[in-house]
Amino acid sequence: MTSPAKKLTPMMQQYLEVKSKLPPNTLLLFRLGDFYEMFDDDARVGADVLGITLTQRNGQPMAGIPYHAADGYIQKTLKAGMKVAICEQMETPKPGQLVKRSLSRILTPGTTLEDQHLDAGRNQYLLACNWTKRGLSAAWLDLTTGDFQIAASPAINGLINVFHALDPREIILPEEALEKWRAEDDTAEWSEEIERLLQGRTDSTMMPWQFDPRDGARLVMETLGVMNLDGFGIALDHPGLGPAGALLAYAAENLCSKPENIRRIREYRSSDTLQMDPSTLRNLEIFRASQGTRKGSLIEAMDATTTAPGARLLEQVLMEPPLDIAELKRRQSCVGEFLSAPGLASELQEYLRGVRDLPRIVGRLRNGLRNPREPGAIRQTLHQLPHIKAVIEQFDSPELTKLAADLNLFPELLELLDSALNDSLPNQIQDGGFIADGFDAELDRLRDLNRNSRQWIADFEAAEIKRTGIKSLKVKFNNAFGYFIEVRKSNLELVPDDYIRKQTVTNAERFYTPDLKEKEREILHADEKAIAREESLFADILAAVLENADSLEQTAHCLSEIDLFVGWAQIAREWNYSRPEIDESSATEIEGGRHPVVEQMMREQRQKGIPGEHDFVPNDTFLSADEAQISIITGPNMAGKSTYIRQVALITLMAQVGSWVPAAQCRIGLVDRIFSRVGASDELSQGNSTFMVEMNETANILNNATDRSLIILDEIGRGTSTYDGLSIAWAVVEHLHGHGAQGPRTLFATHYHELTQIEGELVRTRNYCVAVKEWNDQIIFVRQVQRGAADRSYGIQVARLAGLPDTVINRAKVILSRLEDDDSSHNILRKRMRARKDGTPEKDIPQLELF
Ligand SMILES: Nc1ncnc2c1ncn2[C@@H]1O[C@H](COP(=O)(O)OP(=O)(O)OP(=O)(O)O)[C@@H](O)[C@H]1O
Repeated sequence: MTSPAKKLTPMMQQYLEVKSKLPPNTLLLFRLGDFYEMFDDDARVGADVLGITLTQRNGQPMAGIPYHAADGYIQKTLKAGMKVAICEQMETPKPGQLVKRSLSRILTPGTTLEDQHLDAGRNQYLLACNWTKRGLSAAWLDLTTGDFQIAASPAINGLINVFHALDPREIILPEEALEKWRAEDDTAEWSEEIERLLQGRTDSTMMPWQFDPRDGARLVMETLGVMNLDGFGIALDHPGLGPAGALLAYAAENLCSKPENIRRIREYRSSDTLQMDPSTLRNLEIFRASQGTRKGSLIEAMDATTTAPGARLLEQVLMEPPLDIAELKRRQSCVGEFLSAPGLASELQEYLRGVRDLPRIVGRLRNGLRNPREPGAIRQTLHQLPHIKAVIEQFDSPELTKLAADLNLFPELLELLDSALNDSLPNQIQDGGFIADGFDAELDRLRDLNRNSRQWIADFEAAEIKRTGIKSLKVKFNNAFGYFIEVRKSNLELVPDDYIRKQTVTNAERFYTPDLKEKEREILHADEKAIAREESLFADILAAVLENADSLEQTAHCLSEIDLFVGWAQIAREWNYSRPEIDESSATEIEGGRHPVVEQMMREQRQKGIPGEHDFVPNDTFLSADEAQISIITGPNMAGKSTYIRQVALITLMAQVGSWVPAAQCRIGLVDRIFSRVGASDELSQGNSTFMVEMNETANILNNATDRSLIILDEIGRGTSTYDGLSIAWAVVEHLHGHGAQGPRTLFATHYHELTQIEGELVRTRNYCVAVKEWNDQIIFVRQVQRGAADRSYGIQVARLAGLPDTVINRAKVILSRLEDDDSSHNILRKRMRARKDGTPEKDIPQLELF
């Protein structure tokens, strides 16, 4: 802090006043001439986060960044989860006077709009949530595109899934709420969930009264410019309007004005969407692979989009898979059309390459962020539209006919932009020169004046050289002194009497004449006027763009859909996908199914010449809630069990977002939730043991699965002793099977071969195993899933493949055979299995009372 003993300069007083109004964890960038400066603690933190030099002036810590390079530094700060406030100079500095400054924006990870700070292919959600007597209420907003939703649920699990899928950049909570929730029994679980969600994200607080639903409703209506919310199907007492109000107030605070690009609000209903909990999203590597990268994730394998809005739409559809068969069929059919006409599809992709990020550009323009390149990007996009529309119109399907009809062409706007804008455009309005010659007579006149004047200066210089005989005489310009005649000291005796002395420099004297002074006034005036004229023309152009903003957004959405579906068609063609049949049945029937990500990785490895298996072996799946409800899948280590059960979940998800799927044939009865419990999780750092995490996830599944759900379980019970683990696994299968006529479709991969005994006991269980071939005490993986149970793990053989020393392998074999001779109940189960397989009469099979 600044020492109180020192008297503050007026500028520092100004600085501290601005700083005092800022939320915590916000770096204030204070404009001082060509630099943004930080002081005191901000300077220390800024120097540390940004890697810049910390200096001192009169004992006060300072750190500065050049204003023209600020973007990169701001991006770095936001990435570090901090906020940046920008205080600009509001007037040209005058010597001896304090410059007027004011806060122009607060940039936070969830509210920044600038292209340079955004991840082009990712949505950028700001989430606000609260817990009240009515349960959980929430609102989320992507301020860059205006996508705005509210939701409410009496229970946490109704919404926590979508919060994780949204992957919000920033979360807003009522002040001190977290401490309160933590302390109370009713809300302790909610506080744990929210703390988990907050990890690695920026959090912000607003006053609790700002979450009031009635005030929120008022603010939402005011922002949307409507009298009520009936048109959006939202009741005025919807609890989500509370967080929605807080969110809008927060956005307005950061933009330093009301957000202008929010035109719609939607209600999110978990019952309309396929639900996946956070561990399922993680385990199935939907948005990120286990290493945290996009590479290796499902979203990457499904992304062949050409535009950033198309990539963001893909993310959105994976976040919210609709339980709406008609919508899914619409998407599938668009993909099918593009697939059947590869020539037209690749033509479309070619045109889409010229399409820019319309939703974000319109969002920025609506919020008053102006830059001549933005209408330039709109112009570029509009040029593609007639071509895109013409291609889409060549298809007859009702779905594509509708898309073509929704695609507007904006001929007048395009004509305006074409005639008004130059080809190359500056990044800032103040740079000028972006309006084309011939567009505006007044601007042309001012520019001519300017050009003529410059010619006048050149002529003047030539005439003065001739008149004075000073060959080195120069007419020059600088910002401080304007135009002047410079004469070297050696030629001073040749200077005529009418030259008026202006300044002395090391080797020369500078002069002016009344004529030159007059011309200077004319030139500067014309320059200033030309820039002002350009600015006013630019405002007219933007007004014309904004008049079309709603329609531009609708067209942008059509373009994103086309991009997404053409991309899916490209993937379907390249990887030989089929169109899944989707219905209300409770069956999952997959013929020749493949794992979309593993299949692509294998080909990549082959292309890179990496040795190993390169062909993915397809497998079938048949599940149904009322018949073949539970598949118990056994097989040696490394055989392909995990891959198989994951592929079923991924194919189901792909079908339920409207994509085609990696299978020869497929029929999916709509699934309401996908649950997965797969492998060890990364929550150890949160103080949970592997086994605890496994049991938490299993409990969640057993408590929330419905007869419409799909569950994949991998090695339940592995994290504890064999008997405990087997008993738990067994009881879990029994629970999922239940006593009714149906239950959730379940794939259960396990090393507990004893579990295959359940097939005889519970009618809706089926045994499958992943086949291997044995040869000379070696195993060969064939990757085929077939009916029946495996009776050996081949763990020792796999361990040999992994390079364990022979001494260990041989010793392990001896121990194994001794254990197998033992007569524990565990081994009785195994012996029963062997005996059955060998055809031993039932009466001679050892008995074990388990049921
Ligand atoms: N159908 C398939 N075709 C080709 N390769 C496959 C197939 N299924 C799995 N693989 C490959 O086999 C390897 C092992 O698969 P996976 O991890 O699914 O085995 P697992 O049976 O679950 O093993 P463990 O029991 O040891 O966990 C993976 O590297 C995968 O790439």
